[in-house]
Amino acid sequence: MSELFAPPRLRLGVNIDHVATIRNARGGDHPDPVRAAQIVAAVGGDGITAHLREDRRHIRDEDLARIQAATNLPLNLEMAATEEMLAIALRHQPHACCIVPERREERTTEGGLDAAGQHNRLAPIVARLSDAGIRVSLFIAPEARQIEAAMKLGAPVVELHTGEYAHAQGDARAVELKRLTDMAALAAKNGIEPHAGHGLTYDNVQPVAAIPQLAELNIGHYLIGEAIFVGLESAVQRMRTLMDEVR
Ligand SMILES: CC(=O)[C@@H](O)[C@H](O)COP(=O)(O)O
Ligand SMILES: NCC(=O)COP(=O)(O)O
Repeated sequence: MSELFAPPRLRLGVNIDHVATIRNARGGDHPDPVRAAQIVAAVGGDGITAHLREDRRHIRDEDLARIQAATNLPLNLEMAATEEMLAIALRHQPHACCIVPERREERTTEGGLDAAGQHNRLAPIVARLSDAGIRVSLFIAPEARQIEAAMKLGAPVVELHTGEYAHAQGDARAVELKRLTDMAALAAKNGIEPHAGHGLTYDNVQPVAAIPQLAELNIGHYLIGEAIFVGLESAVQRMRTLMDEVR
């Protein structure tokens, strides 16, 4: 890599959805995702990511304002491309919105947003969010056609779906890592800030974190799982250390 290229600081956004999953398991208010956000802020996390799903299986509408009020960290609201979610985003004015595909029956986000195939549906939503001063990100598979679609939509950010990479083994993982590497470079070359996320863990994060054009990783499920054993502060600190080791 040229000595003239200084990689951007790699931010860590912590997705606190699954604190709310545990909370909702008993229908009460503990553990509170707001407390998780405060711990993330106190330990040096760079942002909070929360996915307000149509079925509210974890994060709920009333969590959003509470999370925003609880820390000065930027909130990255993940949302489906629907009028309902657009209205909620415009009401709450998060720092960023990441538009993700969503199917009620899915266990977790399965694929990337088909920005290429849904241009006409996405364009007004991207425009309305952008006009409101909200940073728009598209959660896409690492594919050139999706990067090109993001450019056409005027999205300033893409978040590359790392799920295929995370689930791949052996040679297949190397193939997926190259896709992520190539697409991060393509996005950056075209003025789009590349992020990455989904399924990242202590064991698989470093090759992704080493991709020089990436500006942000969003990591949730694994960190909340680790937090059960070591505490959220330690889990976030460990992930931060692993990311810094390769930058
Ligand atoms: C978009 C993404 O990969 C994650 O934010 C994921 O959606 C977390 O939420 P779930 O675990 O409910 O899918
Ligand atoms: N967009 C990815 C995210 O926010 C967290 O995904 P995961 O780490 O919960 O799989």
